[in-house]
Parts: sequence; structure tokens; C-alpha cells
Amino acid sequence: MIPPPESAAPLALVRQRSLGWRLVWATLVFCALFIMVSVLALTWSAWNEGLTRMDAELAQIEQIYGDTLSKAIWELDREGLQTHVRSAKGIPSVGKIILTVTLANQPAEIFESARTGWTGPGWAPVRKLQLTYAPFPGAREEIGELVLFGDEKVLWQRLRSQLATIVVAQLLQSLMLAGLIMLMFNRMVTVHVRRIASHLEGVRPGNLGTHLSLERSSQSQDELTQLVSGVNQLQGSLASHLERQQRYEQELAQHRDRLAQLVQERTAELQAANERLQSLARTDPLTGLPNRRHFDEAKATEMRRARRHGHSLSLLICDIDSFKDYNDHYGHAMGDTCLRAVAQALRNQLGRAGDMVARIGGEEFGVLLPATSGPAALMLAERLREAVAACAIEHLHSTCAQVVTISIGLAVRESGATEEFGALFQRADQALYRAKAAGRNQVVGPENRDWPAKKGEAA
Ligand SMILES: Nc1nc2c(ncn2[C@@H]2O[C@H](COP(=O)(O)OP(=O)(O)OP(=O)(O)O)[C@@H](O)[C@H]2O)c(=O)[nH]1
Repeated sequence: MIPPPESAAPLALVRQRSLGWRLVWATLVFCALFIMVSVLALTWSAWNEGLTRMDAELAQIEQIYGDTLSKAIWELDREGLQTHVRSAKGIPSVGKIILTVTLANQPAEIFESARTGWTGPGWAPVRKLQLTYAPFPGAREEIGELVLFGDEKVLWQRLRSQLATIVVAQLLQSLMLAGLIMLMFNRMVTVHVRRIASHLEGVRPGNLGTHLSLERSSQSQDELTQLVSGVNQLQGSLASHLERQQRYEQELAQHRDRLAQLVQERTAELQAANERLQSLARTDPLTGLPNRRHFDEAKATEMRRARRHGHSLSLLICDIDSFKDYNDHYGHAMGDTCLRAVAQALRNQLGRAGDMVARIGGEEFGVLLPATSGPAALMLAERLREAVAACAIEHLHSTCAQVVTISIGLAVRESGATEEFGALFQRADQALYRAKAAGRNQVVGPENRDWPAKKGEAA
């Protein structure tokens, strides 16, 4: 199974990292920086405005009090001077007033008044005015100097009240902007992105046909529209890909089944051919009897079985008499026919399971008789001989009869004996030799035996 991609985070986690909130935070951070810069600029501007305003106020005071004070100096109205100085000091932007009277031929006199707690002009403006008086037109005389110190505390007080307004206004502006952006972003983007995410979470191979659609104006053509059509196209191509894959898998399964069937058929054919080959390799093609190789395999098997079970094992070697003469006079083809007829006659006489007749030489047949005693084997050998003679295959050139006959050499491996098959075969072969020597068409058994000879058996 394909593991889910890392981006497939749970929905709750996605909500915690909402794009809207991130946007709001970014806006707020930007607004905070913006507020700091703009507050600094506005404060600097408000400070300069305050200075200008105070300077203008001091200039206005100069204008108002200049003439009045000049007149009071000229008239030497000291009480009036003190009253005017005190009243000017009461104006909010004035921190201190110094009036220096410099009348001709009189010592300079100073009137000064300062606001309680005034420590100096600091950043506040200071204005100096030369007081003059014209007793008659064309005669102007300098009579003193008026110095007005602005009150720095007033400057700071005014700045503080402005600063609060600036900060509150900027804060409100930023918060409203962030809220508006979040609201719009939420309505225009976040809601639809969540819808797309939940649609994608629910996409399965079985519902690829269910297309994604957003609840918004069909006339909107923007990145979300592109995203929706991209998702739908992807689902479409996935669906056709899966369909193709399913088809290929079905075809592949059919091919696999067909291939398995072909392999099965071919294996069966090969097995049959193999069995045929095996059978051919172990069968004499002329007579259809087991051949020499088959006879050798069977003799080994029967020897082992005789040893294991303590059975006796009898062996007959049958040889057609004067067969060379038969061939010479009747032809090789007739010789073959004769061989097939003799083989058939021998086979017909063997009915017991385990008995075996094989063609072990040109006109020589070996008969294996497992668990068969000497007398029984002798009886069977006689029956074989008679059966061949009973075929009555004409053989006018035989030395022993007018028909085809066989001679049989018999050897018996008694139960419990230790001799090998080679020795048994040799004894059967010697018996056959004796049968031939004794005139053919007869059965010859072992020389030293304790069972009587049968009818037709050579002594
Ligand atoms: N037609 C035919 N003849 C075969 C075949 N195999 C062996 N022969 C012939 O069998 C004959 C055997 O002859 P011999 O071994 O001299 O024995 P015989 O003539 O039968 O004489 P005795 O065995 O002493 O009676 C030979 O002439 C072989 O050519 C075969 O497959 N077909």
C-alpha cells in the first residue's frame, strides 16, 4: 500500500495553521512596524508644529504687549509694568518674562516673572524684542528690551495629548485593516481551500467521477478556478489510467490462465512422449516384447525381491531351432514374421503377474519366473515349447521337425541361495546348450535336481 504523503496532515492541524490567521499575523506585524515609523514621523512633525505654534503665540504676545509696555516705561509707570509682566506670564505658552528698562540717563532696571517650577527654556523658543518709543513723530528712542521664554512643559504636554491621538488612530486603522483582510481572505480563499482539501481527502478510486465544485459565482475566473479545473482534470486522467490498468490486469490474467493451460497441455504431451520414448527404449520393435535393457532391469529387480522375500527365481532361455536355415530358405522377412509369431505364442502362455518374457537376442527369448519353483518352471517351459510347435509354422529345413520349434534351457535359483544372476543365466544357457546338443525341440533342466523330469524333457 502506498503510504500517505507528508502533506496529508489532519484537518485540525490545517486549521491551526490557517492561511487567514497567518495573513492577519503578518498584517499585524507589518502594522506594528508601520505604526512605529508613522508615530515617530508624526511625533516629529507634531513637535515642530508645537514649536512653530509657541513661537507664533510668543510673537502675538510681543505684538500685544510691546506698545503697552513701551508706553508704561516712557511714563515710568512701574506698577503698570509689573502688572503687565505678571499678566503676560499668565498666558499658558509663556514660561518666563524678562523686561529690561534702559532709559537714557537712568540705571537699567529689570522686571522679571517666571512660572512656578520653571527651570529654563530647554527646547522651547525664546523671543527678544527691542522696545522703542516715539514721543513725537520722527523721534524714536530705544527704551528697553523684552525677552519672552516659551514654556517647555507646555510643549511636552501638547505633544503628549497629540501622541495619544496618533497612536490610538493608527492602532484602530491597523486592526480594522487586519480584520478586513482576514474577512475578505476567509470569504474569498480559505473557505474554498478547505472545501478543496476535504474533497481531496475523500477522493477514492471508486468516486473519481465526482467532480469538485466551489460555491461561488460561475463568472469568477481566477487561480481557484484554475485549481478546481486542474483537480478535475487530474481525477479524469486518474480514472482513465485506473480503467486502463484494470483492463491490462484482466488481459494479463487471461494470458496467464491461457499460458498455464498451454504449459499444462505441453507438460502432459511431454510426459506422454517421454513415456512413449521410455516404453520404446525398453521394447523390442519387431516383436513388441520387452527388450534386453528391460529384461536386465527386471532381472535386477526380481533378484532383489527374491533375496528380500526368500523366494526362488526360475529362468528360461528359449531359442528357435535351425533359424538360420529358416532365414536362408524362407527369407529374412518371413524370418521376422516367424519371430513375431513365436513371441506372441510365448506371451500368450504367461498369465501370472510378475512373469516376463523378453527378446534378449536375435532368435533368443528370456523368461523370468519369480517365486516359481523348479517343477512349476519345468511345466511352464514345456507348455511354451508346445505352444510354439502348435503354431505350426512350416520349417521343412529344420533338423528336428517339419515346423518351427524351440529349445529351452532352465535354471532355478532356490530360495536362500546366494548366487548372482550371472551364474543363474550361465546355468540356463548351459542347459539350453545341452538341449540343442540333445537334438533340439526340448526342455533341459538343472543337472543335479531332486524333482523328476517332465514329459518331453531331455534327461
Ligand atoms: N529374420 C530374422 N533373423 C534373425 C534375427 N535375429 C537373428 N536372426 C537370425 O537367426 C539366426 C540364428 O542362427 P544360429 O545362431 O546359427 O542358430 P540356428 O540356426 O537357429 O541354429 P540352432 O540355434 O543351433 O538351432 C541367424 O541366421 C540370424 O541371422 C531377426 O531379427 N530376424
